[in-house]
Amino acid sequence: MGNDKINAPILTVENLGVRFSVKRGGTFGKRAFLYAVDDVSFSVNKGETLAIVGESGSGKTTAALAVARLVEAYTGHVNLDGHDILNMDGEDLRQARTKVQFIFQDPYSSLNPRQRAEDIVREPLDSLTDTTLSEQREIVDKLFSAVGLRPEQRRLFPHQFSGGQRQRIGIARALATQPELIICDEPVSALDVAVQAQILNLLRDLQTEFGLTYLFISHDLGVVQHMSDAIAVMYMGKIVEHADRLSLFNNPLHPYTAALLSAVPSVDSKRRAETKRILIPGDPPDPVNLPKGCRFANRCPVAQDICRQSEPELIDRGEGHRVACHLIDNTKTPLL
Ligand SMILES: Nc1ncnc2c1ncn2[C@@H]1O[C@H](COP(=O)(O)OP(=O)(O)OP(=O)(O)O)[C@@H](O)[C@H]1O
Repeated sequence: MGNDKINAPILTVENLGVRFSVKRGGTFGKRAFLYAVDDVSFSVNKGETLAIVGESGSGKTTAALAVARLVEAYTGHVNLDGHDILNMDGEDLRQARTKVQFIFQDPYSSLNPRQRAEDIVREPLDSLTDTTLSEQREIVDKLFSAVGLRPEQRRLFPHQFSGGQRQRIGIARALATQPELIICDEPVSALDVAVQAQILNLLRDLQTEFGLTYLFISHDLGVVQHMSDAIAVMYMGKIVEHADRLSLFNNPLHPYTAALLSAVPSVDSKRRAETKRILIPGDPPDPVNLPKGCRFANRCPVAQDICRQSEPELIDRGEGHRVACHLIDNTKTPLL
């Protein structure tokens, strides 16, 4: 959404897989793998926002952490600004990591309560760059102004700010080292609705001003509807649908996406009256003991035998609209 969109991917993720070894059934239980991220591929263009959406446990955060090598992937490729992230180590990896910064859900727990706001924002400059103290102070001044904090607030501690202001500190800290990619992990979920809108607007304005690239994680399609260029919907470790924002909102193909979207309140009253809430029955399957077919089949209102027998691949149905569903064809006719 930024001014300097050049449609070149800054991040390319191919066939990413992350699994955790977990113990089943009490102290003497056997160990088994939980496939938190399974064969996930996407790219993010410079200056744009890719939103990853899905309910709790779908693997959004784990995928993002793997991109920054904060959890280890067991398979796949991650290319960030020309760097083969999964095959780097030592100083090279440390340098490459400086190109990714995070904005977290809860600004209170992600900010050190004993540090003054100016030191929180300055910290990444100190640890990751060769700037002098006076250069760092100058950058901090500019960042405070860019995120809408007043100069006299620099010496305050996190508890002296409101939730929205604390998130502004988190945003300033993420911007400090001019990262290539900013991962926003549920950045407004802990905030009041009115404050959410302010922070989303700020993130969009900063993107336009500085040409930032965001990977934006949210459980709520409503939050990303004004915030994303493209959207990937995840369910149980897999991307089930991936398209540009308008295609996804105007023509959701996967039944899971359609259900998520039906829960988003529309500002358009005609559309609100027309949209029927699609409820998803049942619970997701056990992530350690996945069914052999489509992972959504046991909850899907239109599932057929084939859905329970074989896992659908994520297929491009035209113009980059990818969907993993046996029942969708190239006519792109929605099922719900
Ligand atoms: N360190 C870990 N050890 C074992 N299992 C894990 C670990 N981290 C995540 N998981 C599991 O991996 C799956 C994906 O979790 P993840 O946190 O990535 O999902 P999410 O979509 O980001 O959800 P949330 O919004 O709740 O964080 C879940 O089943 C979770 O329990």
